[in-house]
Amino acid sequence: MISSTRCNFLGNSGLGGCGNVCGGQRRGSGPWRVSCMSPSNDRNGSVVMETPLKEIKNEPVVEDVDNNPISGGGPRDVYGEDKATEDHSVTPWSVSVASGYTLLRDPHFNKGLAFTEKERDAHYLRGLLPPTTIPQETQVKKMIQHIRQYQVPLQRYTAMMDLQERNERLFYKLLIEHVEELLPIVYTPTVGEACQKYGDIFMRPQGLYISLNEKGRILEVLRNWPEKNIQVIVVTDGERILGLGDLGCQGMGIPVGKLSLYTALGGVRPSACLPITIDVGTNNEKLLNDELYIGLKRRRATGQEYSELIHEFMTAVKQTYGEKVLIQFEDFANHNAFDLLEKYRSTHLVFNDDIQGTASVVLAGLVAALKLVGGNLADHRFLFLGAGEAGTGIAELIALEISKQTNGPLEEIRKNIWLVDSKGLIVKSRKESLQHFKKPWAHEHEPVTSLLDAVNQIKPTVLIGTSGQGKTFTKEVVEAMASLNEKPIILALSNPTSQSECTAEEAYLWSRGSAIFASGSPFPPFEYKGKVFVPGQSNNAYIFPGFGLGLIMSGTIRVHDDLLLAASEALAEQVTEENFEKGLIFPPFTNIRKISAHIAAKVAAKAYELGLATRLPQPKDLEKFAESCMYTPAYRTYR
Ligand SMILES: NC(=O)C1=CN([C@@H]2O[C@H](COP(=O)(O)OP(=O)(O)OC[C@H]3O[C@@H](n4cnc5c(N)ncnc54)[C@H](OP(=O)(O)O)[C@@H]3O)[C@@H](O)[C@H]2O)C=CC1
Ligand SMILES: CC(=O)C(=O)O
Ligand SMILES: [Mg+2]
Repeated sequence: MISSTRCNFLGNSGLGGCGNVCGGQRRGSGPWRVSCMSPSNDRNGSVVMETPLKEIKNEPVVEDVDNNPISGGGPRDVYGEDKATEDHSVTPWSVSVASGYTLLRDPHFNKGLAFTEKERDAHYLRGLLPPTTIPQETQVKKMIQHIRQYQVPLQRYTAMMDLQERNERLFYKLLIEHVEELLPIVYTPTVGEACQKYGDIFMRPQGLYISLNEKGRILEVLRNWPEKNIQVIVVTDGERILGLGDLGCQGMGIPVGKLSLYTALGGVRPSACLPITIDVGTNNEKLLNDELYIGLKRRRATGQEYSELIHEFMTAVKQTYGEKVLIQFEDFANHNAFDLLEKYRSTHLVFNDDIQGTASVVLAGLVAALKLVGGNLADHRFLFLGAGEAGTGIAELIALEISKQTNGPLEEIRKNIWLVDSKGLIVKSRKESLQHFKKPWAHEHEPVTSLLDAVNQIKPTVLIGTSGQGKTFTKEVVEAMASLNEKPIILALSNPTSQSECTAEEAYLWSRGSAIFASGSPFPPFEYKGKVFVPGQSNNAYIFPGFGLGLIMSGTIRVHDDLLLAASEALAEQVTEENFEKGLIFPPFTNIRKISAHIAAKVAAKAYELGLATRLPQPKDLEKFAESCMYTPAYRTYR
């Protein structure tokens, strides 16, 4: 029998909720969900309302381990997927107990054949599953074999997405336990291809789409998202998806993928993550002419039309989820990315992964590389191919770090950092006006048009590719780097693999094994003259999950450059002697959750020091605290 109750609510404070059910104190015995499903939708479930309503605390991290320090302990929480709801006066939120068929179809609670005999009885599952019961560990073994049977990466990707939509905890357990193998599937490079074909491969939508059609109604759209206690949003407008250009609405694969990493690598619980694509049109002719294109078929909005939509979005997010929700900008084109960051960094908790996350990871790699090449950062000369978000973001953080180390003026330090864009070396005498983010890098030098000439004239010790253009570190360029340096540092950061400035094989071969190499997308080890070279992956995936966790768990309200430096230092510290011996300047991803906890702790500590953290009192051992906050995908027992 199904019954439904419309909740009253306690005011639009952002803290309202369904008492025991939504807070960390949930009691009961079923897979509780706060939902707005109509009773008729809930075929096999009963819908219950817990009274009296009481205001719950909108804790910075509501994670799902028992006795979690943030949720303040309390009775054993059956599912741990706490839901803080808001404004119940608008939506008829009710609390339901999923069971039977509904339970099997709910990816958050489904356990497939791992449902025990008891659970099958208690939750009306008997007969809906074959009789055998298998533990989650066996399911993981079975699933990895299933994934491996596909030879084509995109097929593996769709199999993973399919799993995520069927059984979320199994998806995360699989991803965490096989992170090195599966990262290239759910993330770069395969996610790039998935975005290119997004419309074709998806049967069910993921994430939230906000288009120009929703102008004036974004608050309403946000309320349609089923989860209420959101802690991280990754948002794109799809204009610069990896190095693949404007993919419009199909960029959704990126926020979805990044947030999977927030959970798998950083331990932020999945229900706290919200992927969003803002569709303002696309200038991609191929997509505009594709009758199956899933986005708005119009050219991109610009100027006021664009900024008004974004502003409405930013305002609505704060209104819906409060001041402490982290908004990560991802893969916006640089003509918007820098301005958005500048505009909202003082009013919102915003972070641009391409500018700031990339800078933090690369700085970590460079600091680690000093152990192999010697000297201080200030002793090195840097040359970038690509002067956009990633290039200038990294350049600026390097300069900032050197300035902190040497007490030197930024303007002087910048003179050792050179950037090449599509027109050549950025120099003062260039006639065309420079975009504002390039201006600090326009040094006195005669014009140079080719990268090879730039290498020969600037004589860098470090060459960094952030151009989005594959094959641009040619044999001559790598050879020139090797002739100038005993151990040239060469980072080919552009994604996906097709856009990498060179491959690992090319870097090692052309430098005769002298290069210290890392790339944005992964490359396999390469054997040269009997020695195996293991290329590192220099990707912001090392930083953003732990960085975000650090912000969330400390209730930090603004991102400060010093937090990026703290994250960088924390990552560099994790590179071991054993890694260095293999020529690695990044630790392997196998330990990433420990690394993320370390990064989170360092970021939080810095946030407390700067007075940006609002969670008080400050936990004594931040690293332990970070670990204790992390989502673990083991199944819960349903009583
Ligand atoms: N490994 C990682 O973690 C990350 C990797 N990336 C990758 O970096 C790449 C660039 O991203 P992003 O900086 O955001 O992009 P932007 O569009 O902001 O910048 C690209 C830059 O490359 C320059 N460029 C383009 N073509 C050439 C060329 N043939 N020769 C020299 N310069 C060229 C552009 O020049 P101009 O200004 O003249 O147009 C521009 O300065 C992408 O492939 C992205 O996937 C990004 C973030 C993180
Ligand atoms: C890694 C990443 O953020 C990018 O390539 O855009
Ligand atoms: Mg990106």
